[in-house]
Amino acid sequence: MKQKLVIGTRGSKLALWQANHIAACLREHYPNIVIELKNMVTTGDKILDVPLAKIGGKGLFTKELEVAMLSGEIDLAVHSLKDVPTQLPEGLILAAVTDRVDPGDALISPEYKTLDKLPVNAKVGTSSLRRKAQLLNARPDLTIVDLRGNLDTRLKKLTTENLDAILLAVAGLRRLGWAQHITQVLPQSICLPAVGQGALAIEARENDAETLDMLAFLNHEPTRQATLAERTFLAEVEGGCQVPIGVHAQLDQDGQVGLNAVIMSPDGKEAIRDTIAGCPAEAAMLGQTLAVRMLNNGGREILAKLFENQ
Ligand SMILES: NCc1[nH]cc(CCC(=O)O)c1CC(=O)O
Repeated sequence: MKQKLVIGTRGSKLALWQANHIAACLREHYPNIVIELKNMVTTGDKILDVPLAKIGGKGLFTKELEVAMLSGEIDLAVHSLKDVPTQLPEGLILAAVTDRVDPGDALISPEYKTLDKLPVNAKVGTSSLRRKAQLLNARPDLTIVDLRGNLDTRLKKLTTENLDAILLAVAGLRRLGWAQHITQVLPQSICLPAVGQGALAIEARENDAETLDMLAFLNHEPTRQATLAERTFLAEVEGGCQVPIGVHAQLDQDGQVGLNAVIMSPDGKEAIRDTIAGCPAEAAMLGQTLAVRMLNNGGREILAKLFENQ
């Protein structure tokens, strides 16, 4: 067993909360361990004024941490699973996927509270293509305004930019103790979450058996299986850019994995929805099968148009 582990993390409030949370779990599990946190800056932290979909590229929030891991500067990295590309660099693996508290998206609208009460043409802030498309699908009259930056910046912009509402992940708000700002958790019939939303991913070196062994207790197997289904779905659909897709997999009482997904055009006018269920051992196959079916049922045309317009 190692006496010391170095955790790499981004410097945002949410990233630090997540890294400190994992550090606390490790200290509790291994009372004599020394944990060091190393703050690092990723490309996604540097470019704050451009919508992520426009920056393009994958691993905007993970790459610098992965380089540090491969060079041995850090032993593990803590990420929001939704920021982790489906293909990891050679030599790195997900040592653990934690249980997720809440995968959903929250509306914050101090004045109007819920989506159906927002006035016609209300201004809603989000820079996620996925949230934008699903909002417009439910409410074509809304005006969607770009909203980048860390969680605290985005909350401030609600007031400073005169927005009627903003959308953020429930998990992030809860972690930072800001759940009281939530005025509605959007139902999944309106807004399906991003792949992996709400779970933490612990990444480590594939050949570092000692560290992998020490991190194993952090893994929540049902969540790993559910998010594996989501990530295989994404890998099959993805064509090199951010795509407006929502997907959520969950284990039901019979132990089956159920997967709900949507592929939308960015304006929310076209939507392909589908669902699949099966046994957890086939999680990857379920995600892939569902993706192929949705691509064949009109998803491919939606994506082709998306790439044409880039
Ligand atoms: N895009 C940044 C990001 N990455 C993870 C979360 C939320 C926490 C999570 O999904 O685990 C957020 C903020 C948000 O989307 O509102």
